[in-house]
Amino acid sequence: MTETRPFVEIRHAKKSYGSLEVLKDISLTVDRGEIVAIIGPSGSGKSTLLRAINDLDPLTGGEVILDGTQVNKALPHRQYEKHINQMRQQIGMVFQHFNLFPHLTVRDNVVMAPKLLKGISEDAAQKLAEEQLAHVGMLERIDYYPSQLSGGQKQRVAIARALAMKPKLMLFDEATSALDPELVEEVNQVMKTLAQEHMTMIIVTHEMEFAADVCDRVIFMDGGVVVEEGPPSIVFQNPTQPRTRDFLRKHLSQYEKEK
Ligand SMILES: Nc1ncnc2c1ncn2[C@@H]1O[C@H](COP(=O)(O)OP(=O)(O)OP(=O)(O)O)[C@@H](O)[C@H]1O
Repeated sequence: MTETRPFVEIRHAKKSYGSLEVLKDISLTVDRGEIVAIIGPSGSGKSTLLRAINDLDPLTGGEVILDGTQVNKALPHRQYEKHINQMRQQIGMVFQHFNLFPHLTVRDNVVMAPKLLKGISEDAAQKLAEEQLAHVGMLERIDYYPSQLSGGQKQRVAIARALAMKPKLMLFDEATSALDPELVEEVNQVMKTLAQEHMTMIIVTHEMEFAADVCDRVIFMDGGVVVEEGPPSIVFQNPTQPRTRDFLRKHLSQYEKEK
């Protein structure tokens, strides 16, 4: 059967903090297996939009739909908790600052969510953790604590932890921007592998080279709206919005220097 429905749909997303309108009626879709980069100047609302997808930052208006189910449903508290837990199990999220539990080993960081949230057996959870840590090249550090790892290694563990839940969708919020430059590539490499495996991914990034190289589509945000959207080649074109143009000049000239 041909699938016509978009895999991820954001319909008329609006978000305000008091009088500050951070998202101003954003609608966009992401297909299954598509890799979309969201880029744009600081404060344009990228993280807010990403965090709205799993309802971590609830919208003040609009809908987020994943694979036909509305994520941000208005439900009585207990029903909402059950619903959102189920939805979040399908949406892996990787943050800038890893958010690993410092008192748990790498193994326990990865094992915990599948065991607690999915109720899978200890043996199955251990096997899953080992598989996912192997996937990100971290199996040999399985019994280390986060404090014994580099930033890049911590981020790879955070990705393995998200993958252990077998998500349908992965969200990356500037996953490499807290890393020393020499550690960025090892994390980008893991994301490239996921892209080759057709994991659906929405990636907020300032890295133009990565966006152009790995993503199927880039979305420019500015001032809470989508200002440009298209294939990765658009990062090399001249956007009409002055702020987006400045942003690109800054980041592309950096890219040119590094080449
Ligand atoms: N909890 C909050 N309360 C009030 N204002 C907020 C809150 N979170 C975000 N904002 C504001 O919303 C706007 C958008 O923030 P957001 O983090 O989404 O931008 P961004 O595009 O991801 O920026 P950056 O690239 O710097 O991370 C900013 O002006 C920010 O100050």
